[in-house]
Amino acid sequence: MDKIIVKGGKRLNGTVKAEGAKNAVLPVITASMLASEGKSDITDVPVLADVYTINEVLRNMNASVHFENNTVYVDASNELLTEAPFEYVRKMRASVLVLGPLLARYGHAKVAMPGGCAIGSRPIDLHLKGFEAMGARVHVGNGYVELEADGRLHGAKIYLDMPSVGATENIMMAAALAEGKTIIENCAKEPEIVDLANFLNKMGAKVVGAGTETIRIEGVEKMYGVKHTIIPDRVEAGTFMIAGAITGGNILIENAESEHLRSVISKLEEMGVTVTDEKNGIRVIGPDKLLATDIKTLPHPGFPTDMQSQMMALMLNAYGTSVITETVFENRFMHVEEFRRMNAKMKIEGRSVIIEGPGDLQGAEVAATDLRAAAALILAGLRAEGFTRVTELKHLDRGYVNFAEKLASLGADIERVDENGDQVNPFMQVDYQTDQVIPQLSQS
Ligand SMILES: CC(=O)N[C@H]1[C@@H](OP(=O)(O)OP(=O)(O)OC[C@H]2O[C@@H](n3ccc(=O)[nH]c3=O)[C@H](O)[C@@H]2O)O[C@H](CO)[C@@H](O)[C@@H]1O
Ligand SMILES: C=C(OP(=O)(O)O)C(=O)O
Repeated sequence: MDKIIVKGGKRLNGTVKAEGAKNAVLPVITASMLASEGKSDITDVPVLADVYTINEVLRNMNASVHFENNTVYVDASNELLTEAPFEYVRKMRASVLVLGPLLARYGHAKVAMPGGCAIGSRPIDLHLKGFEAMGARVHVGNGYVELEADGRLHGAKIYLDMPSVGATENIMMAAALAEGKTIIENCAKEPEIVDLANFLNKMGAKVVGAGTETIRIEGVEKMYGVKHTIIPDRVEAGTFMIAGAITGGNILIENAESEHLRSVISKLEEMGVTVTDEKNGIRVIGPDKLLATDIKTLPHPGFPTDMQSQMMALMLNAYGTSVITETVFENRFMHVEEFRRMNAKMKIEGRSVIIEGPGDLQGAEVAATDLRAAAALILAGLRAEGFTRVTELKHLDRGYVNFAEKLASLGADIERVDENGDQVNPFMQVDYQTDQVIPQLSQS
């Protein structure tokens, strides 16, 4: 198993480019299955384990998928199969996003019921509530959820009890081919929802209101393959912003979109970090002395839960008491124990973590508990005394492209090694499905 070894103490300087957003590309790839005619070319696709997984899901359903030079080519004009087995849903919960497109196109979809994961229980009741309102019958049994509809789905008015990203996406995709008008109220407003709506509209759908709390969709009879460029990854960009801040460095994150990062930027500024919008990205200059602050994770435009653990790494180095309250997922504090191995002083009280800073962080062997925790532990290692060794990198590879290599290019003392201690080729990526090293630029 690979390990990232980081030695703390270097100030990071230079330029790094944000990749396309993982959380935008996954729904866009599943949405490409709505096209019964033509091919979709999806560009600026990051080379991530999750992208390999979703591509495999589509291939198993009989779609033709090719991934090369950061572009995914999908031809879903064949008759598709309508089932996604447990093997994929277990690796990546976003596999449930095939439900909406398959149900809309074929009146049938069967997917393994996703379980909980390291960050919480993560039910899909709101997705199912939406499909039922549109005329689907839902059967749950033997570990699967199966949806059936007689003929086309029909439009419906759906109120989401909470603004779930996945439920909004799944319902939006199903409604795109339904008969009549669907209104989704209290829907998610994340930039990835807007990207999906833009893709659907290019494909022939009629979606308005994405990015607000009500989305209206007028169903169409047919959709077509199109070209689409994925938006920049705001979470990857935010993670590099913290890398700059935590090391007292000066980093330009090219391609980063400040409109998508308002809440993160505002908190960084409160902590004494200088953040400037430049023509081609966001510049971050870390202060000599970071100041404590409080955050509460919320649906967009609130502070994103996917930045919570990275922010925790930063707060561990700030002067004063900081409080993080996690309201989106009920169990997203698994990384606290790992930070404690690094001598972090913090305690969990209900849904909050209280951090006394600045700690005297020491390098240690730590295990990533989820994707963002992996990045956060590496960030903490950039500032800790001595060597930090981070294991369980399968989580990191789900969402960060060449993370160690990018940090090294900014001046970090960091390397990724395999179980023999040999450095892993920076231009290769490990396929976490097979644990094989795979070439970055081709997959058929
Ligand atoms: C692939 C992807 O885009 N993943 C993102 C997506 O996950 P995902 O789409 O799974 O997250 P949701 O917005 O759906 O979940 C938010 C909250 O709603 C709850 N809930 C959700 C659906 C449902 O049917 N019932 C229910 O109770 C969840 O348990 C959670 O507590 O949004 C999350 C919240 O911004 C991010 O952390 C994830 O990175
Ligand atoms: C929680 C995340 O992703 P997922 O929903 O795919 O688990 C994430 O990107 O931080």
